[in-house]
Amino acid sequence: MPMRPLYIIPIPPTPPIPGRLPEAFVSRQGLFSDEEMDRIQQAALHRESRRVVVGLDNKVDPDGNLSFVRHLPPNKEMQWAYQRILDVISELNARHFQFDITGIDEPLYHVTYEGNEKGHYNWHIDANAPDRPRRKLAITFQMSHPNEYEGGDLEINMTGIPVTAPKERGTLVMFPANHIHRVTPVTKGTRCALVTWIVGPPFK
Ligand SMILES: O=C(O)CCC(=O)C(=O)O
Ligand SMILES: [Fe+2]
Repeated sequence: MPMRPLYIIPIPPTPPIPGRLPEAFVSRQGLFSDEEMDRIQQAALHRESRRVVVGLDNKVDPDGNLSFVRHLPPNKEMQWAYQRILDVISELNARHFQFDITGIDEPLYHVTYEGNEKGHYNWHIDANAPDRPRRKLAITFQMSHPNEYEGGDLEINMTGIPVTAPKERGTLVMFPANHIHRVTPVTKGTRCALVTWIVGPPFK
């Protein structure tokens, strides 16, 4: 199989900001106005969707994951959104993690979990494929109003006690990609999120 080219959108560097490692995740609210959120959502919904595949064999596995994904490429229409998201990620990393990061190596994913099929993503870590750059930080950007769905909690289990990420529309949640996490089944309505990973050289 031909190897996908290394697709890196560089992240703007931010000097370290004194702070401490968060308990499980960090979050930032209000990155976009409601109108901007609608624009991002519409741009994503115009893209073709496919079932998410997971695991070492990259298959659809309804026990592990039941959701749809769409790419949101960094084209002219979406450059402004990418810019803002990457700026905030850079700042949050400088403040809370100070990991050595280079950027993202694939387009943002727009994910949809449907209540009528109990869409979910079981416990997992976000490992990279062996031939891809190391995933160091996982990002979820909440695209749905919490009153549009039930269930669909993003839970991160760093200490043995899972914590639930904030659900407000427009909240960016960031955590180390090797922390085990899941999305509990959506039992009503629809939950959408934008997902990406920040890559960088392996930890030393
Ligand atoms: O839907 C989410 O918020 C997280 C999805 C996720 O964990 C993943 O795609 O690896
Ligand atoms: Fe994940």
